Amino acid sequence: MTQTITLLSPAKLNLFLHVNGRREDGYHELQTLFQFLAYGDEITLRLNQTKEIKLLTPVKGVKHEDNLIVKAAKILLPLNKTHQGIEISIDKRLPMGGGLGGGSSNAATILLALNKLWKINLPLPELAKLGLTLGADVPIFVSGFAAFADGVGEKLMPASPEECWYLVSKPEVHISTQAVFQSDELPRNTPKILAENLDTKHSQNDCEDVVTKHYPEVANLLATLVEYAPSRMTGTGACIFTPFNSEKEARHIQSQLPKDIETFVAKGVNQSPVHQALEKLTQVTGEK
Ligand SMILES: C[C@](O)(CO)[C@H](O)COP(=O)(O)OP(=O)(O)OC[C@H]1O[C@@H](n2ccc(N)nc2=O)[C@H](O)[C@@H]1O
Ligand SMILES: Nc1ncnc2c1ncn2[C@@H]1O[C@H](COP(=O)(O)OP(=O)(O)OP(=O)(O)O)[C@@H](O)[C@H]1O
Repeated sequence: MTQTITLLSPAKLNLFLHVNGRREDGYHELQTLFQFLAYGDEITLRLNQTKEIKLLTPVKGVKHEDNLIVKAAKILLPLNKTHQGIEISIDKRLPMGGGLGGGSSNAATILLALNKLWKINLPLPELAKLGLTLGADVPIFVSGFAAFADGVGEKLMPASPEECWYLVSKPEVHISTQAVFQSDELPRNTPKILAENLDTKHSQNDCEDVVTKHYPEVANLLATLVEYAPSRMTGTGACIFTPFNSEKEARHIQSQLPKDIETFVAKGVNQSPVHQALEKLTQVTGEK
């Protein structure tokens, strides 16, 4: 098996996010449409002979033992069928607390890669179940296809939203997912829709009003962006995505925005780049 692999750990967008209710354990029943972006963090994994998990590049503000990369690797360590440990490094590009699911994506990328490198070969649904213990967004990244999600985000039905280009903009605020879900002002009564009645035009992000009310930075940026194209918040914020038919249009609007706003342009994709890369690796090495 190849000793070193580098994978793109992608961002996700919630093309809509409906909050349908609150469960007894405090978690919320959601319906959402997930799509990936061909943009994310770059994670490099290198097998070594130490039997240990080493993270060579700490993530700013995250303690080693709290890092979802380390937590994901620790879950699979007891199942390791080789005598090899792993060295991991990450080039972090996704803003944290942006609603782009960067931490969950990193966890899923590690689960998928080590499942292969350590010859564990768990089926994806089992890997997704392990991932759910790390975060509600991990299963979508493990499954690897765009999906309409129900439950807390773990019941996934494949979907094929249009793969347009997105301008993603990050207001200068960090929003806690937990704080948004705990807010008394969050509406929690959007009726459930059936997967066959998916309609992104008549949908919304139920977290948007409470976030824009408390964070003028998000409200102002959203107001600017809707002048160009329909724009919406992803997850519990703070990032806002604006769809375009072409990269050129997205880059043109990007160039019009004030320079102090963090932005990137990326294509929406319905298959995760991690799965594509790992499949290619299997084809090249012939190993499963
Ligand atoms: C908002 C979304 O990003 C939409 O995709 C996800 O639902 C959140 O996924 P996540 O960041 O992986 O969330 P977790 O780390 O599992 O949960 C963070 C906190 O958000 C709240 N939470 C999360 C998901 C959910 N369905 N209901 C909740 O109430 C819980 O208080 C939890 O303590
Ligand atoms: N490898 C990691 N990368 C990023 N965040 C991590 C990582 N490991 C742990 N975390 C913690 O997870 C928190 C959420 O990070 P993440 O980037 O997933 O946020 P998010 O994009 O807002 O997610 P969501 O879509 O769930 O709202 C961070 O504030 C950080 O404390």
